[in-house]
Amino acid sequence: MKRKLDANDVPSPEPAGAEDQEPDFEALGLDPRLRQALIKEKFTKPTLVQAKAIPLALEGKDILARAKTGSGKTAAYVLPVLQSILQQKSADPSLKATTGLILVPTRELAEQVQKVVTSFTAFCGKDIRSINLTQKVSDAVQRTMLADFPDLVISTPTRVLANVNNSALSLEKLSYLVIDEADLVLSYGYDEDINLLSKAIPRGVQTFLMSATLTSEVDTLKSLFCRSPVILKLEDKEEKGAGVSQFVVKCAEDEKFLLTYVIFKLQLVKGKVIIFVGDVDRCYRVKLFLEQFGIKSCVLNSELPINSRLHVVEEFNKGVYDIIIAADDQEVMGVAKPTKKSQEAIEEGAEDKEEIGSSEDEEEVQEGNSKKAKRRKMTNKEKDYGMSRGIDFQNVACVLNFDLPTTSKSYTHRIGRTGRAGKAGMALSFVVPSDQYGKHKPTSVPSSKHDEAVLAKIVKRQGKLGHEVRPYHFEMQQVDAFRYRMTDALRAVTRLAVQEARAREIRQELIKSEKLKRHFEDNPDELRQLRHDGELRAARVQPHLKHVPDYLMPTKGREGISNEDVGYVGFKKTNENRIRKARDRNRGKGKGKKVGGKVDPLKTFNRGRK
Ligand SMILES: Nc1ncnc2c1ncn2[C@@H]1O[C@H](COP(=O)(O)OP(=O)(O)OP(=O)(O)O)[C@@H](O)[C@H]1O
Repeated sequence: MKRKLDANDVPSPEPAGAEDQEPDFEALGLDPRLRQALIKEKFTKPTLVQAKAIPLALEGKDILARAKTGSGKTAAYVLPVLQSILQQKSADPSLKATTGLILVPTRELAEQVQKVVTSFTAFCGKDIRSINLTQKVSDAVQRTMLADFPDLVISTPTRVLANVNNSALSLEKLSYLVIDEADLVLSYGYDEDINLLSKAIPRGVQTFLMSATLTSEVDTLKSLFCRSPVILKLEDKEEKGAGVSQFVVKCAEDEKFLLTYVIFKLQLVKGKVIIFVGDVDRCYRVKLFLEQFGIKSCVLNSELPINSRLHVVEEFNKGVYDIIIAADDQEVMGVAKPTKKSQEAIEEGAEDKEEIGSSEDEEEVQEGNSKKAKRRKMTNKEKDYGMSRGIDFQNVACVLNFDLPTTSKSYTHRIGRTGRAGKAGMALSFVVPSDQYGKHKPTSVPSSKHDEAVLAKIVKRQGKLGHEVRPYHFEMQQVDAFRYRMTDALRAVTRLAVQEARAREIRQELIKSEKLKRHFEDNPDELRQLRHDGELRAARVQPHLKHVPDYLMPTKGREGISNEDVGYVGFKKTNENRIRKARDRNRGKGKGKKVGGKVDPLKTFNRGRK
């Protein structure tokens, strides 16, 4: 059975909101150089937020836009800013000043926005020069680059302020200010920097605040920077994209592993998958578990050096890996205490305070201190969170919430990693019922205790957005046939193996790290030591687990993929599954059912007990 690795497997309908009555890029009156870049990027029609925001922005209006994750907000502000800079340049070719500033909460996002700017300015020659201030270059180099008056600066608030304070950057001629992921900027603890920046930014600057959620933080930014902005609240319902089908599976902790194994080994999910887990150890536990079956994945978490994280996302987007395992809320939940080694790595890797993490601190379901948790601002340590916020993981067919997040807001952002730009996507979440919590080995992450309460909030929030979160029932009889293999594999993934894998990964990433290159050249013994450690196997490998014997396979053929089944592939039951046949004889067969009136995406797996 061949795994379908091609990201293009996920069909690409028109981008979200690309309706006939909406203008195309031509009608928006964009500069031909920008249009040429759009053609190169295969952007044929603007998404809804682009179609609404670009004309208003070109009229000079301040904009506060709320649009769902993956709806194309970046181009919605980058294009009008570039267009205006080009116009300014053609009116005054001698103009040398930084006129555009884009603020983002993390280095990852700064890098991502810089890439978008670079691609859109591919045909602008030297007419638009941009700089990403979060790049790791020496202060002297950065100063030199700024001395050349780049037209557009992309940065976190802290880096801009530092450069304004040391007079390397002048904001006097600023005309456009963008704050992307506006809801995050303040919750990342940039309050002071933002306040100081608001004094350095001249009055009358055209401002764009972009966010997937409108919060009190966005309101604060609005009053600081905007002059009666046009508020674009683009509800998900308005988006014409295929959207994300959302399913929830109630299961015990050990069944999470069992179902994950079944899903991947039998390729029930087709295309790229992000598995979200509750803490860093879980990343490695799940990775090692999948490795037992020869299933390759990569890991993304806050303790990896920033360059490694960017590299992992890049490789995932290029299709080098099909599965990424991401931990995004470990620090807020207070469950992952970094080891001494990993802490050292964090300190080595975390070059400046703003590079990582965020808090989805509202609606946290915590025992006893829910109110406190609600209003909690993050400490620097807690910023190791929200790894996935705003990151453009491309062509993700499925988000698997192996561990449910602690807030419905975090859930919204996680599932926003799939179904982007109008494509279809699927979110499958494991929920541990409270009576199952702590009953099965390995132990769940502590937050699972509150899964049901969080789920209730998720269902409510998604309901408000017009989305249904549907229950999904695997046929446990069928799945049970795989249980002993799961147990066998889990036995090899000991706590020690997990810790070793975690430490080993950091060691390897540190070796790769550009920053340490010179250090190792001067200290070759240290490098030898690290390399030697790196040869340790993280978990006992059991080659027999890599293959699923025929008698365990519930199918010989595959059913065709209907439009509704995009992102996942069902499989037929056959009479050749000896184990199931025997069980069926004893227990009697269930009848085929439909989920929520729709065809069951995982086909036969819902035919079991409820
Ligand atoms: N008009 C378009 N046509 C085709 N693809 C598009 C279009 N606009 C954006 N995209 C693609 O859609 C994806 C999501 O865009 P983008 O990252 O800007 O979304 P976003 O709304 O900022 O998401 P988030 O809130 O998660 O940051 C990107 O891969 C982008 O290249």
